[in-house]
Amino acid sequence: MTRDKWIALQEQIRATIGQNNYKTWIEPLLYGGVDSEGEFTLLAPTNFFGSYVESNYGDMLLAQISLVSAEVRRLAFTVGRAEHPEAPRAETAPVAEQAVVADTVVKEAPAKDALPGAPLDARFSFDTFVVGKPNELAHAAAKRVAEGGPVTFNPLFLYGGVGLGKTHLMHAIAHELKTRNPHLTVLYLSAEQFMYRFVQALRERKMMDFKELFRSVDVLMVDDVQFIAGKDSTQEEFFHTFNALVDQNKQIIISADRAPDEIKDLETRIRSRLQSGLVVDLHPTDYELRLGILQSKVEVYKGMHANLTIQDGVLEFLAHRISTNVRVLEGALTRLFAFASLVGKPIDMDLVQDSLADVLRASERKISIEEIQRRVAEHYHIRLSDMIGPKRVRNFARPRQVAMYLCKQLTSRSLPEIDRRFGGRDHTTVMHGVKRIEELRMKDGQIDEDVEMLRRALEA
Ligand SMILES: Nc1ncnc2c1ncn2[C@@H]1O[C@H](COP(=O)(O)OP(=O)(O)OP(=O)(O)O)[C@@H](O)[C@H]1O
Repeated sequence: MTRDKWIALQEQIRATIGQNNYKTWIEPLLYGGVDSEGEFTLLAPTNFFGSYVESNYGDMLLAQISLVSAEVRRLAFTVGRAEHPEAPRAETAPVAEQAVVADTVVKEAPAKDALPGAPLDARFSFDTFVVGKPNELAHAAAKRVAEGGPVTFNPLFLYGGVGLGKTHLMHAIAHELKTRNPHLTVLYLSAEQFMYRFVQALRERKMMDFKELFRSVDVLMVDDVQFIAGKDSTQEEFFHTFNALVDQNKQIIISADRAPDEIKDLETRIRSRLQSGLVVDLHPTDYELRLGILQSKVEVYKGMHANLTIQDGVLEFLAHRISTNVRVLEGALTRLFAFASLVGKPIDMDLVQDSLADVLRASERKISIEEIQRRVAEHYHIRLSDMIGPKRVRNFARPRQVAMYLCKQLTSRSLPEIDRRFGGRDHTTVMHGVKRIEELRMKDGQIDEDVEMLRRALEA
């Protein structure tokens, strides 16, 4: 892994994890060289920073790096900015947040900029957002807010799993609002950045500036708000900022990876504020949406690599196989185009297998029988032991059959093996259970819906 290769890889990493994460966590890393054992060292501004990147992006980084440099077997993160003095600890921030205070000081330049927002990604517009069934409501709500009329729902709370387009929609709203009214002050930042700014203001005793700044915006957008859960003083400050803006009828847009009532360690008063506007979720993508997204991205790539061709069936295969999140899907496409242009070949299934082996392997997630049993038991509010155990109570029979059916559908285990894992009464029990659910799915809408929901949850 040479320094040049590391630099060249950055674009791919950015495409994989998104501009925001890239700017915050990857860009500050410095190249530290590879030793004879294949350990590639990256220099991080602080220990906290290094271990954060390692645990959140370590696997992804190693996968990407080993693709371009086969000799790299391991990553190491060490602190690499010795010229920075040891940062003083904050006096007023609570203990739990102090580590971040100290670390942030080293990472960030003093805040001189007037609006401490994160940069907006120009590619994240409504034009480039592909609408499908799973995201049509969120898209409609975002569009409405972007029109900038009288504030009808405040806040708009968008939530959904990783990489499903929350940030994209927020940036799209910001672009559109700014286009319609260039004088509008739109502040977009992640909840993590909000906390950094807050503890920095505390440390530098600039709380008044901080408050003034956040209260003077026309539109505030806070991404990944689940980050402030459990961080008491940040929550407190967020609460006050929130109220002050709502009182002034200023629009707030929030995103999170789950619904407000599912965010643990969030104060009740904040939870209820977050629920007080419109809460909409981005559902996991379906095949059609994934295919639509791939097709629209291909159009963009074709503009850059006019001579590259894609064999029929490749996009369908990717849309079918990579169902985790859109970011992974995009990363796969970026890599395919990069490989194809390097080797000067068309994008066909051979190239897909060669260049995406790791992505395809990772998406082949194995679902275990235990996992299915646990989920189904939770869904029907029965104890796991009752589902597996010997009781032949009627209440447990249906959940047990549903679980057996899902084991048959989602794992490659044989019927006798599934039977054993359900207490091994009789090897025809599973067969009977599976058949029963198949029949019920045809005529009982509730069972059909339950099974489908469970299947989706397990495959997510
Ligand atoms: N419907 C869509 N149409 C086009 N691109 C999409 C769509 N949904 C997601 N993407 C793309 O997928 C990538 C990930 O999306 P985004 O960063 O908005 O996800 P997120 O929900 O904010 O994820 P995270 O929870 O990681 O913050 C982005 O490059 C985005 O452009």
